[in-house]
Amino acid sequence: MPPQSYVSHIKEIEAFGLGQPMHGGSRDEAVLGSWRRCLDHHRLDPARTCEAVIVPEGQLRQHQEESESLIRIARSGLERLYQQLKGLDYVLLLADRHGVAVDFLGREADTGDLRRAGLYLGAEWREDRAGTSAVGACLATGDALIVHQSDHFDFTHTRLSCTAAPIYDLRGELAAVLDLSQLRSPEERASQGLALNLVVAAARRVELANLMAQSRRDWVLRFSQSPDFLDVDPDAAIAVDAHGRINAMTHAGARLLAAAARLDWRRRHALIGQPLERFFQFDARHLPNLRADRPAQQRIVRACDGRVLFAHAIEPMRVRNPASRPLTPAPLPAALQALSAGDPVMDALLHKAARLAPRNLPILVQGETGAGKEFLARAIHGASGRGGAFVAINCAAIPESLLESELFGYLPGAWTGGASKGRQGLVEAAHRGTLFLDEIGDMPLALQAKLLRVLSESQVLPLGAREPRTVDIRVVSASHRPLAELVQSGQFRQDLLYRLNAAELQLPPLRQRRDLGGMMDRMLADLGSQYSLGEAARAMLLAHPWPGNLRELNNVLRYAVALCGDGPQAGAEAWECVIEQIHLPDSLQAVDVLDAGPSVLQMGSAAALDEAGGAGGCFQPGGAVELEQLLAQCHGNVSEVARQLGVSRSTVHRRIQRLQLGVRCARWSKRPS
Ligand SMILES: Nc1ncnc2c1ncn2[C@@H]1O[C@H](COP(=O)(O)OP(=O)(O)OP(=O)(O)O)[C@@H](O)[C@H]1O
Repeated sequence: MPPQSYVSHIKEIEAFGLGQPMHGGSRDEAVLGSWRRCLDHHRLDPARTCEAVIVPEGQLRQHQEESESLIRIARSGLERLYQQLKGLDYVLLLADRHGVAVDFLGREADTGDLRRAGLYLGAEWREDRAGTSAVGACLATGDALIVHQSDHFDFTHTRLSCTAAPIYDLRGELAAVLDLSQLRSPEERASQGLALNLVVAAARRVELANLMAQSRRDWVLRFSQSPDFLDVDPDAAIAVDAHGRINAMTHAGARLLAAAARLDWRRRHALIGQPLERFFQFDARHLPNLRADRPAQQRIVRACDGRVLFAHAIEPMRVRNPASRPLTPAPLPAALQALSAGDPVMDALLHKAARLAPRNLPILVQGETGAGKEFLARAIHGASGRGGAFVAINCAAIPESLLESELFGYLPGAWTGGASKGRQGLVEAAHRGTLFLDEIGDMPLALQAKLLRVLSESQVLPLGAREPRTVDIRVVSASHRPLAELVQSGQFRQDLLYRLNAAELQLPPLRQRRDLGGMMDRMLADLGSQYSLGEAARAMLLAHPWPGNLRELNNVLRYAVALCGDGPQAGAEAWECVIEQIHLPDSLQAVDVLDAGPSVLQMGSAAALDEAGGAGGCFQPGGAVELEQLLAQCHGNVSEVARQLGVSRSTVHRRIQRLQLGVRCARWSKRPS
């Protein structure tokens, strides 16, 4: 496409925005998609141009700290690629998931030009800030693309040619973007086709190197469509833990798994933690057969969608002597260790939290209500080594009119209704400690702007004060609502989100945790060592979906303990109390163990079956009619019904309650016997 003047560039974008037919050659769909987002979503004006933004030094350091291990791993791949392209005047940028360039390789002689053009360390290429660019659009879609010259939305950047590919982390989240750009490039867009292939291949190798470095204790399974490239340059890789479950994957690995199980690769939670057999007609016990000591042609696996691949299994490294000990992850600080009873997703999250804890990076914890966000924030504070206090504030619980004074404090007489001596705000109270902002998504927009200023400048201005006070705080925030969606709907400031989530920790809901049983035991032990769970009660708890997560579990256990026993009799030395189904709240009785599927039945819980109504079939789930008839026959005599069914009275009562037969039951019982 020939170079465009400022006017024709604006006209073309405006015409596109109005849905008019495009003239002068076709634009790539990915570019048009980005233009559409810039116009409709980010509300950018193509007529307003803006020089490239380079973030201040301190902010850049924060971004680099966050991506430290990725930069280290990507470096050698970047250098190799840069060498391959030497003489072609390409610049290589590694941008983090916020669109900030955290690593850069380019000709020193061009530094001035490159900095002005934004092809430099610290350049910020997010779509909402800089319009269509390769980095910004790649972050928005997760796909590789070329943004060539006038493909850029902002006319300022239309002399650049940029090509970018995404780098995903081991759990399938977009972690960074690798960008290959030229200040001066041929007019033809097709000239960048090679750059696209190179950058995609380099991103794939970075992901692979990352997986190899971080999965040393797992089996690593690498795949290729060709036996010749299998051992030297595989297409995809996954890591499999000792139980044969998927623990990590490269992006190509995620796509391979998703295709095999006919899932959307974006549903990464449906991939991690799943058994290998879900995706391949292959038993994890046979992984040793795929080691490199056999010819590549013989190492064949068949995916569940019928695809045949060559595979190379690399066995976990063993700690043979004390010198190789660093391979074992450092033990978790006690505060964090208490939060998991062996769930692999939780364990990975806690190891990440342990590494982040001592750094002064803002952390955003996301998760369903009651999933333990505040518990995690407290544990991070406990492991941070920060001497100040942990100060928590629930932004949703405090009226909007009071939130500002609560957070920032006020001087005497600053507002009517305030304490006469004034009051220190929570931000200051968290000086040298941790400020936990719970339900941050509910913070009013006006206050978001003020909080942003506090975080950017590390200074707080109490109401009525003239001089700001310097504070050293670590912010951990939490929300059960996805903040990215609140940004999209204009309820949350994007710049604040970027400030708050230098690192994001996503807590899994309890129903997805594999340590539910262990957590139940731990929480029960905290309530008293004398309590234990009977088999039927345990089966019922395991079958419950726990919409209220750990909070609900805690409440249920407290309730059960309260109902279970009144404590030791006088003179008794030790006593034990087994929690049975009868001690569980009625709301839980709605979970039918027979309905709960094989996971509970496999536990061999005969007692659970009996409690649910007997396995003999006379008291089937959903048997309202039969129960009603029997109750009518027995004139509402529950003991008689229970005797005839061979189950306990409480089971019948629960079933009456569940099937809402109570009113009719009362009527039958009035009949003369
Ligand atoms: N690791 C844990 N061990 C024991 N109990 C826990 C744990 N995590 C959470 N709980 C229980 O769940 C309750 C809720 O935890 P927390 O307040 O951390 O959840 P949350 O995700 O912040 O909830 P919300 O979204 O409602 O603010 C706690 O009061 C505690 O009873």
